[in-house]
This record gives sequence, structure tokens and C-alpha cells, in this order.
Amino acid sequence: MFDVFKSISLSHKTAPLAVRELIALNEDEAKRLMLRLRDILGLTELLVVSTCNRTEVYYTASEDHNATIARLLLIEKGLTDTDAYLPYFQQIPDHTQAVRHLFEVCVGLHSQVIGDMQIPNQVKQSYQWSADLDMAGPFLHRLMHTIFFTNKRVAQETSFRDGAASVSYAAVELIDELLGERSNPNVLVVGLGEIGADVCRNLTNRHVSNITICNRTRSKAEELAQELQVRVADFDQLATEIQQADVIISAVQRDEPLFTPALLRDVTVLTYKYFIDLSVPRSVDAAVEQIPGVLVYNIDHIRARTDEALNRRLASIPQVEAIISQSTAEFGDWSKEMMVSPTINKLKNALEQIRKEEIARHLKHLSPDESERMDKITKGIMQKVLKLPVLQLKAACKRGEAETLIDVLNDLFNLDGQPTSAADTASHY
Ligand SMILES: NC(=O)c1ccc[n+]([C@@H]2O[C@H](COP(=O)([O-])OP(=O)(O)OC[C@H]3O[C@@H](n4cnc5c(N)ncnc54)[C@H](OP(=O)(O)O)[C@@H]3O)[C@@H](O)[C@H]2O)c1
Repeated sequence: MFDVFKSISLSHKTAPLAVRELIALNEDEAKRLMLRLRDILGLTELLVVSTCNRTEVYYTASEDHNATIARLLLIEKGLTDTDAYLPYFQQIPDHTQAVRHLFEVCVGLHSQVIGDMQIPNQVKQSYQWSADLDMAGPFLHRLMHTIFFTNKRVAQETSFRDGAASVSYAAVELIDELLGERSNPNVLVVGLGEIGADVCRNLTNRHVSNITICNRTRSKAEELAQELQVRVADFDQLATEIQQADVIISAVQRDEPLFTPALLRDVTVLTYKYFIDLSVPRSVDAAVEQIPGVLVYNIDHIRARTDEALNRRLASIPQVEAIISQSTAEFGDWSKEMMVSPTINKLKNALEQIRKEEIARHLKHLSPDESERMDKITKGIMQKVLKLPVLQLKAACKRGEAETLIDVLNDLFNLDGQPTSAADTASHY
């Protein structure tokens, strides 16, 4: 019988930014946690999703390890007072709910800006971590591929992905609001990973003309500058660039703040200077806000901005949910079939054993041609004999009545001693 899917989730719905940034995992930390969970709890199928909005662990196990996993995660982040942080985690021990939760997260139903287009890629990256560590088994593979297919359906069949209501778009809208009256504002974008580059594209789409971009790795900035025709600044000239800018958007991924009072020591603020900090953990030190004239907006300020695209997305939610329901039902049928797969393999092995023994008994009286024909004929008979019980088993699975049938087959064919593995699986019948 296959293990059951479960998960823990800490997200913008359950925890403030200050807690989320303490718990966010980078790739190394996520992989270290996964190995620890494997060693301590014996988990073999694991998915760790960590974005600025959520840190989640999904796993298959017959036992509920949710609280232990949350504690180990906290300890991995150096937070030893685990009781204090445990209430921020939503624990989902129910298989169906955990599967549904992952579908909804991946599609973007739970994103801060609903329908966010970044999340499918972030989950794909998490899936890659599982694959790297050999922790994506048949269940997770099938689940992830069903989810990616569902995502495609949502994009093609609904308006849920139309328009640009992403975090980066919301940030650009905020700039519009802040600088509405100012002509030709200078906008500096620091950090040109996925989100920073997306912000730049949205800015140029909105015809903001004075854009300067800056990245630790300059070549990345130059590549983007060529695409968008914007100016590139040196990363070690950051203080000078901040001096020139009206708005600084930061999307750097680092553990310590990049924008500190020390960096801004020589910057004079004549009029308002706005920092829009998209990073988690925050890249703008809270003390920067104490500088007169400086205003800092962080990711929690980037709220869903109600524009036409967003409204269209909201209106299409029932359609998205219906697609997810269809996909989870199909996946549920597959999961249930997986339950009977070992019995089918055992039955097949038992019959195959009888077939081979009988052929072996008659082999010496047969020519090579005859023995080949005999092999073909008996294989054909075996497949026909197996077909009906396999179909009945699968049908019983869908009705949730497979266990009685499994017991009957075990007794009738004495399957307990048979190996469960076989070259062929249930799906071949
Ligand atoms: N992706 C999203 O949907 C999303 C949404 C909201 C907020 N965020 C937050 O935005 C930040 C960036 O996310 P992302 O997805 O764009 O990440 P990403 O694609 O991995 O890019 C990371 C960026 O941070 C820079 N960086 C890394 N370490 C640095 C360091 N020590 N000093 C200076 N720069 C450094 C990288 O520069 P190099 O090119 O030199 O490596 C790169 O520009 C994260 O804090 C994330 O939590 C992301």
C-alpha cells in the first residue's frame, strides 16, 4: 500500500514577513533539511518549496510527522524556541487536502498577487532539488507532472494568467502611484534575478524612461540592458547611484541587508526617496527608514492591486477550481490504482511461475519452433486470464472497495510469498 501525502505550510496567510524571512530556505538549506528528514524520519519522497511568500514541506509517509518536520525546519534555521514558531505552520495531515493544497499553490490560487506567474517555476525548481537528491519517487513524479499539465490547462482555458498581476507588476503600479506627479523620475533596479528582470520589463512596458540597472554580476545587467535599452551602473558605485535615484527597487537575494545606513552615509535626500524592497529576507535595513525623506515599502506593502487583469483573474477562479477538481480526481484514481499494483504484480508472478514450470516440463518433447509457439500461446492465455481480475481490481479501487478483493486474491492464489516487483505493472493490462 502506498504512503500518504502530507504537508506543513507557513505562508503570508499564516505568518508576517518578519517570521517568513526567518524561515525562508535557500537551496543549500532546503537540501540539508531534506537529507536530515530522510536520515531521521526515513522519508524518501520529499518536496520543499521556499519562496518569499511560503515555506512548505510535502512528503509521503504513513505516519503524521508534521510537527517534527516543522521543529527540524526551525532548528535548521537556528530557531531553537520551536514552540514559539510552531503556531505559524498550517499542518495538513490529510492526503486529499495536501494534494489539493499543492495544486492550488502551484497554480497561483494562494499567491499574494493571485495567479502569480513565478510560482510554477519556483515549484519546478523545488522538484529539481528532490530529483537531485533522489527523493522524487513515482508518486511525486506523477503528481508534479499532473500539476504541470493542470497549469497549462489553466493558462489555455481560463483568464487566470491573463494580464500581469504579478509581484513585479504590483511594484510598478506602486511606483506609478508614488511618483504620479513627478516627470521623468530616475528609477534604479538593483538585483536582476528573475523578479528584478521582470520588474525592468514591466517598467519599460509602462514607458518609464530613466531606468538604471545594477547587478552584482555585471554581465547579467549588460545582457538585459541590451534587450531593454537601459543604462547599466557598477555594483560598487551603488551609493552614487542611490543619490541620483528617486526610486530604488531592490530584488537581491542575500541573507544580510544590502542597503544599510552605512551605505547611505553620504547620500543627501533633498526630496522623497522611495525604496521598494522585494527581497525576502529584506534587503533594506529597517534603520534606513529613519533617514529623513526616505520611505521604504516592503513585500507586504505590495498588495494585490485591483486592476482589470486582477479582476479577470478573480472572476475565473471558479473555472480554475473546477479544472483542479478534475485533475485531483484523476490523480486520485491513479493513486488508488497504485495501491493494487503490488497485488497485480504478485498475481502475475504467480501465474507466470506456473506457466514457466509447465512449459519446462514439456520442453524436451518440443522442437524449437513448437516451443516458441507454445510460449506465445500460453502468454496470450495468461494475459486473457489476468485481464478481468485486473479490471475488477481497478474498478473496486475507484469504489474504495479494493481491500476485500485484495484479500480474496491473496487467499485464492497464495500470493503472500510472491515478490511484488515485476517488469510489467498494472497499467499494462
Ligand atoms: N521570484 C519571485 O516571485 C519573488 C517575488 C517576490 C519577492 N522575491 C524576492 O526577491 C528576491 C530575488 O528573487 P529572485 O527570484 O529574483 O532571485 P534570483 O533569480 O535567484 O536572483 C537573485 C538576485 O540576487 C543577487 N544576489 C545574490 N546574492 C547577492 C549578494 N550577496 N549581493 C548582491 N546581490 C546578490 C543575484 O545577483 P547575481 O546575478 O550576481 O547572482 C541576483 O540578481 C528574493 O529575496 C526573493 O525572495 C521573489
